[in-house]
Amino acid sequence: MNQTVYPNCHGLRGAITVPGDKSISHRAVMFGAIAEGVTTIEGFLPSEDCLRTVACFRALGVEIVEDGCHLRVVGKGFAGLTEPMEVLDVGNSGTTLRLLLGILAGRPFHATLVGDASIARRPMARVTRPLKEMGATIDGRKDGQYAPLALRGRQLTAHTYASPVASAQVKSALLFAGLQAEGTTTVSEPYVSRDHTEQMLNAFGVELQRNDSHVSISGGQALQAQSINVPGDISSAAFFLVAATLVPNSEVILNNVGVNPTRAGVLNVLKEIGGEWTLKDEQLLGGEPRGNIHVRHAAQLKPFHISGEQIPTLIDEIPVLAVLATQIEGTSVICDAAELKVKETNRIATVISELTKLGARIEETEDGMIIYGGTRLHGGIVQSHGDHRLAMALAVAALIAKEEVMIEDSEAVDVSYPSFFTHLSRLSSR
Ligand SMILES: O=C(O)C1=C[C@@H](OP(=O)(O)O)[C@@H](O)[C@H](O)C1
Ligand SMILES: C=C(OP(=O)(O)O)C(=O)O
Repeated sequence: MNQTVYPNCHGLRGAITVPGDKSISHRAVMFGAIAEGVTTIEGFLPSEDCLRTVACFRALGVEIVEDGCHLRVVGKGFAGLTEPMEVLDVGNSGTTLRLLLGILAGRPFHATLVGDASIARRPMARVTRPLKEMGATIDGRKDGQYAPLALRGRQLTAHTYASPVASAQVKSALLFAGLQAEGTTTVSEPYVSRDHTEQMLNAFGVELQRNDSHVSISGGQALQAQSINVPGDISSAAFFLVAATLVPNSEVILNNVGVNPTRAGVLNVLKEIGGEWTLKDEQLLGGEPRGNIHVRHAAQLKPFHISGEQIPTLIDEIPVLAVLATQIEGTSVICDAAELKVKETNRIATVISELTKLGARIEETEDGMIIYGGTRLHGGIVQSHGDHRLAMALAVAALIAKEEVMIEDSEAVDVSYPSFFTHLSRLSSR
């Protein structure tokens, strides 16, 4: 499917509630499945990725009643999971695959995990290697580094693992495995990645120790079913935060957006460069802060330089931050972001190739990009490459371009934000 997005010259205006947080929605289903009792989930994100997680857990014998954004998961503990009769297909979802590996590593049965062409290119050794060291048997393409993967779980032994990458997916997989292991498992990472798993472990009654970028968990703890209220996804809100900041005369309210500090780096960047947003009606539920973000057009923006510990807090927002940088006078720099190369696409390469088609001036570096700003973008035909974040970033670029932009394979947005184009046209209508 192709979607044409027209330049917006009158401003984005109105209020929307962005859909539920993708990271928290996946975890809510997983935690519900391994807890004892009935977990209810409000604000679940019914997007392609999260529905893959639901389908995988149903294939593992878990009863899940789904009614749009409201879910009921009947958990019977880790022991309630049963050997799947079918292949577990995670589609496009890296979170589903990596976290499932951690859960299944300790189960005494066989499972085969597959995904789409993008998943088959994403590195899995970062999870499979430490899980094998804990006792699981995992094999797959290229010596077990890539999906499809075949796994046989075992009684695991605890591990102390220093992850070379700051990745919530690696950390979460090892915490799920650690919960099933004998002894205490510790995971550390170079910088703190999103901590939704740690927050949810606390909410489900599990004790863990956290110290800077180290997390330790003792095996054998049981989880008690909970009621989970999923906040809106800051990664989805980011497209409208940037769009409203850039398009003159914009004033937008984004209701109930999750603002967990390990995740909301985009808000800090916007504040530092002169963006105009405020957070109202802040609330803390299940360890996850959320609030209504009021954002409006900002005329004077300064270029930015993002690196190091900031990167994990805004990793999925970099495509839209690159669009933002094309409009700021001066040079913006993104570094220490080599992880972008192993997302749904190589997001350094695809962001540069597609924005260049609209006239942007961006230079690729080893671990990021240098964006020469102050460019008036022009119209054109661009490709999502099947990457949801890229499709939505390109739609934001179209709003500030001189002519219309046609986005090819725009249905990629269904992975995380199926109502994206509906929300865009609602905010764009006068
Ligand atoms: O744990 C999660 O829910 C996620 C972690 C991040 O990936 P990494 O763990 O690979 O950094 C992020 O890019 C992804 O969209 C979701
Ligand atoms: C990288 C992403 O997700 P995942 O790793 O779950 O595919 C994303 O949503 O941008």
